[in-house]
Amino acid sequence: MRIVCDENMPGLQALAAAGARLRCLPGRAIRRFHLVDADALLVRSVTPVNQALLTGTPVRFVGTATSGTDHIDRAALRELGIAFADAAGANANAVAEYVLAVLAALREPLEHLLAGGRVGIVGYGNVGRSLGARLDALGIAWVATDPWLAESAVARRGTLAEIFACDVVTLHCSLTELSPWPSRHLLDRAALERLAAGTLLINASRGPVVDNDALQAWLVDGRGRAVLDVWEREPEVPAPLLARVALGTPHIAGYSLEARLAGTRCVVSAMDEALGTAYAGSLAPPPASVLALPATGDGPALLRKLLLGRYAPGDDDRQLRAALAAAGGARAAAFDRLRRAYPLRRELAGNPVSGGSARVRELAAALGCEVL
Ligand SMILES: NC(=O)C1=CN([C@@H]2O[C@H](COP(=O)(O)OP(=O)(O)OC[C@H]3O[C@@H](n4cnc5c(N)ncnc54)[C@H](O)[C@@H]3O)[C@@H](O)[C@H]2O)C=CC1
Ligand SMILES: O=C(O)C(=O)[C@H](O)COP(=O)(O)O
Repeated sequence: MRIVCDENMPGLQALAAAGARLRCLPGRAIRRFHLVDADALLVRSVTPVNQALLTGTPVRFVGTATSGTDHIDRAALRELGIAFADAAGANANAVAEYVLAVLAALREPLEHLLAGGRVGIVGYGNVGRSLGARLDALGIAWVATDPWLAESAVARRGTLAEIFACDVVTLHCSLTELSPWPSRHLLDRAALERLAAGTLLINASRGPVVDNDALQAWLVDGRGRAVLDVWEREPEVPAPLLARVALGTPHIAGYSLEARLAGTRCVVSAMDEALGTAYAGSLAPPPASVLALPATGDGPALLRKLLLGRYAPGDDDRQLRAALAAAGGARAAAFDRLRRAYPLRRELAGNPVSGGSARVRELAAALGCEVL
């Protein structure tokens, strides 16, 4: 089995050990000539997959270890008779924990939400649902919109006006051009003007869901704050926008080790099914260290410590600012480098915690931790 894959996909060494012939390449560099003798192509979000890439190649399976599929021309794959799988859901908890960690890192939004504020969730797919469940566990109010889903499928469904009145608006929709609810530039100048004064806007979906030029003007006017994990012209990050955001990260909201391995596992399992191979078995994450819970403190301070216990987005923000400042004219390459060399990050959910006060143990259990 000959597999061409994005080099930024952990866990594939196990396939090589099981006999697969792997050719690992930078995702943005994968071209048709790399595929002339490939049976399968495994990508992440930075490889546009279309007719031009695949026509005339022997590729029989394409998998993207991501939830978003806006880089994949599904119609072209159908036309070419190539089996396809994505990894929707594999990184949903990682993104939900990223949002909670952002709220904790900025401190004031978390305190405000715990005191009766409300979160507006745009997009009620895997991430939106996962985030809603975590907010419920913490007793934080929220409302969601997803016009593509049946009314009964969206818990706490709200109008866009209700979402825009929330203290925190967080974007988790797929990027689509389709009418009647395209999400490209869903947050354009007019929509940004409808947000309540002082809103914290978080985008961990796709950069073009927000008109970045309009956002820049909104921030300069002091209308609210923004946290961006994704950027409209990624991997380019405009310096003036980065200077204005409260936190900026290099598209890593879903980059926990658990999520990245789960993404690989999803597509490798689908490949096994499509091509009759048997590679998926060996892709479990190693055990995580035990997180020691804080023994003192109460209320928001205690929750903050817990939410930042495994992941502090401020570190990614500092690294991004430093790397881009030092990169001169090579900012896009620096952005990609940060993503490729992303440090090991573990999730709270499913991993062990010990010690701490009764209250923090209760909160940890509510967030899905294994409380020892
Ligand atoms: N920053 C990161 O690291 C990550 C980013 N993502 C992005 O976040 C998106 C959401 O992830 P999942 O929940 O796993 O995907 P999903 O496919 O499960 O859910 C996406 C939801 O967005 C909804 N949607 C589409 N257009 C909309 C609109 N105009 N208004 C409101 N909702 C709309 C869809 O109906 C769908 O239910 C992905 O498509 C991907 O682009 C996903 C994972 C990691
Ligand atoms: O799953 C998605 O959708 C994402 O945005 C990915 O987590 C982003 O990671 P890469 O595929 O760009 O490595």
